[in-house]
Amino acid sequence: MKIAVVGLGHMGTAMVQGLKRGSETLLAYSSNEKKAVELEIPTYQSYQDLLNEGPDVVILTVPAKLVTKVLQDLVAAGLSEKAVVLSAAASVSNADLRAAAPQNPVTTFIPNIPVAVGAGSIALAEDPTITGVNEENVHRLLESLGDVLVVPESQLAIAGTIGGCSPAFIDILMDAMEDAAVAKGMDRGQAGALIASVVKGTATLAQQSNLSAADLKGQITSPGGTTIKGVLALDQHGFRPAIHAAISAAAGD
Ligand SMILES: NC(=O)C1=CN([C@@H]2O[C@H](COP(=O)(O)OP(=O)(O)OC[C@H]3O[C@@H](n4cnc5c(N)ncnc54)[C@H](O)[C@@H]3O)[C@@H](O)[C@H]2O)C=CC1
Ligand SMILES: O=C(O)[C@@H]1CCC=N1
Repeated sequence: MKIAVVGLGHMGTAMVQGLKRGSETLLAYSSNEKKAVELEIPTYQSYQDLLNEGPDVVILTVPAKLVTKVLQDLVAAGLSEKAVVLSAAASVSNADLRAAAPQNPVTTFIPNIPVAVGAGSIALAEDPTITGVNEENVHRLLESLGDVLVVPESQLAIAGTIGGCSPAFIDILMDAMEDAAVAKGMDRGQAGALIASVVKGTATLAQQSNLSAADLKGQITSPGGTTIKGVLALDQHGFRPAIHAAISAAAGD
């Protein structure tokens, strides 16, 4: 398949990096020559030139407020009716996409930055215009980038917040842990490597066990031990309400 990525910012770049790990043909639209050189894929500076290459799939990773305008412009520039359009924007509905490209199969999904290394978490609210071979291709494409969770569109905001935004929350946790380790005399590089290993190991265990997060926490908090003291300190400092507030705010409450 030929896949065109429109919008080579953080998310578009991560999508290209992830997709480059597979065998699809990649193209991009960008006015940023430097970015095109860095990513080593053919990059076009006009929609017509991009569309002349006949992409089978167009992935929109432009700012959310520009998605419908960019899609309308692509249609005006000759987007084939066969091309499947995927929008990564956090707040653009399937109805918005259908209105902008009424003849195309379209769907909204929310990826996250770890797609760059094939370890993404992708929420897909599949539009009914995606059927048959297109549906198979969309699933294969997204599954090559990580775990795909199909959700009703009514749950895309919360699934997209957990998947798309929370890597930043986890980065903040890791950064804070690193500072605390450095304050205790640890080398920052060593602390960072250890923390990344801990997060990866904790996540892998959660994925591979049948236990809830609460039960996994229970395995670590030895009676009268050190971990429970840390857990109570987290509670005293409002860690859980802070997480609840962050997710509610990012989900648009
Ligand atoms: N950054 C993330 O972790 C995630 C981002 N998204 C979605 O991805 C989209 C992009 O977000 P970011 O990459 O974070 O923003 P960004 O600001 O890093 O990238 C946006 C890119 O679009 C380009 N652009 C602007 N107007 C354009 C146009 N008319 N045609 C083509 N390209 C144009 C900009 O030059 C920029 O490179 C948003 O819709 C966002 O909701 C979704 C999930 C996660
Ligand atoms: O911050 C944002 O709006 C985007 C959507 C999910 C992650 N980043």
